[in-house]
Amino acid sequence: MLLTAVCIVLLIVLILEWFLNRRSRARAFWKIPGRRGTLIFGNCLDVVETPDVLFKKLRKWANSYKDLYRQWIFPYGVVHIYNPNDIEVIISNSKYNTKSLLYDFLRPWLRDGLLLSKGNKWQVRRKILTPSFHFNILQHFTTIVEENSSRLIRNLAKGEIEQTLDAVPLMSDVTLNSICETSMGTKLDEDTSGAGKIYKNSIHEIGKLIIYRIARSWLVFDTIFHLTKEGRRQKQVLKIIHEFPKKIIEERRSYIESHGFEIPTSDLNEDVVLGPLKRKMAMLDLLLFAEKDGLINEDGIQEEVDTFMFEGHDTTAMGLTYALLELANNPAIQDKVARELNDIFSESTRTASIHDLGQMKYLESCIKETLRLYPPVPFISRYLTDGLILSGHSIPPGMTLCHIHIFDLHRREDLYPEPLSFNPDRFAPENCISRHPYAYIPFSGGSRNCIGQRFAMMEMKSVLSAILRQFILLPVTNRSELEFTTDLVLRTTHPIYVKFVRRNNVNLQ
Ligand code: HEM
Repeated sequence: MLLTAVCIVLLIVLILEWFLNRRSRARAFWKIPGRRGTLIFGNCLDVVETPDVLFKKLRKWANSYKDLYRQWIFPYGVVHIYNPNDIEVIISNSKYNTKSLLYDFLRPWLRDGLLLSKGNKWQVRRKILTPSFHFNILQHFTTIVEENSSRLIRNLAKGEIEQTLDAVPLMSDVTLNSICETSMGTKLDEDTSGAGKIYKNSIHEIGKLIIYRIARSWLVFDTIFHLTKEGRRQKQVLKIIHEFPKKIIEERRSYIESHGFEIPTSDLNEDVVLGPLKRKMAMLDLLLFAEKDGLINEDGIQEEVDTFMFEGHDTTAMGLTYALLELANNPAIQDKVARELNDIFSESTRTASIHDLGQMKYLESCIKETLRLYPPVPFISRYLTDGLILSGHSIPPGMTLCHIHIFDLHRREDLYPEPLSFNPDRFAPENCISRHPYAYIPFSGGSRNCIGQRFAMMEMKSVLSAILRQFILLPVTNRSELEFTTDLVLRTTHPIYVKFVRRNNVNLQ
């Protein structure tokens, strides 16, 4: 009897404690600036919009609240941040490494690949994969990327002297080829490039389905989502998306088996990687060899390949597209890049070496400025487990997601005067010295930064320099016409067209 009474009292105390604690947390949460929401569901309906309207709304909210704002999207509190000090607090601290709930919507596709995994699994995988992005290995990959850039130029040269082209499919063809060949050791030929096209279209479609789901919080439950038209479509699209990388793995596996090479996996450093296989050693090979050591299994390999195929091509393709757009719209800047290339290559038609790419300082500034104005990954998100202070506001612990808006950070007037103007000189070394270290984060930062960033920069330099050595870019789509849309990468609602005009001195081999 006494025991029951004690238990009941204890239970009441616990409930009270939970309630008061929750109430005080809720109070702290509502003190953060933000829009009023409806009872219980909060701001859920604010985000039920088409992806283009949602994109505009997010920008409007970021402009209305100086440093941060909150939303209550049942059952989560969400803090939106775009101030470099707050961003530093989150991404420089491994305590806040956990990717938020939003990434769970990517899970049916990327499963527990590097982007989504956490803890020990993430650490082991990152360690296996890091050597394939070492500078020495990138040197070898440069040759492959340059071959792809040359192939693009040859294809462009088959067309008219002046051609207006849709930049996104053009650039994503190049980047998908490059990631397949460098990271997967597989060249897309006549047979496989059709499958590549279907794969790319499916990625666009799944991005839309994921955003549709994110904007409707009731679809967070798998059972409900799978009952919808979109849920059923997602299942079909996933089948297609998984098929293409699966084929690539099978091909590489049989290639390795038929060539019978072995490498010691106990010490996977870059010398080993470049040892027996030279430049043919790809990221996928590291995974296949790690499989033999029991560090990863077949499913693990597929999830990493899915992750790299997506992260490694779509992001870079969008970066390249916006760079073409800006160079076409800024003839003086384009001329300056052309002069820099002329200084490096003179009349020579040789492909660029890694050393040449290193000399393209002004082109590099143009790419950096492109990634500032158009960060291909416009936002990332974390789960805040502990309470903390952001921009002077107390963020209560638990149930809080933190959306980090790279797009809004990069367009802050206090960090970048005249933020909308395309000015590569912002990235001249002397102009970067006093910049906040977290004012520019196209590749995120901290331990969960982009593993492929050096590869991406190398590839963008290779493709753009190959184009600008042979073609003059003229504007067709004006940057003022761009209408962005919410997606997994920064896309626009309409195609981005650029005109390619052959230079007079062109001498294509
Ligand atoms: C311009 C091109 C690129 C941009 C802007 C970009 C941006 C980013 C960003 C912002 C993240 C952090 C994501 C997050 O915290 O949620 C990230 C992670 C990642 N990126 Fe990239 N990326 C690019 C190219 C690449 C390439 C070429 C590869 C592969 C070859 C790649 C592979 C990855 C992977 C695997 C991760 C997850 C890393 C981890 O969590 O350990 N990315 N990228």
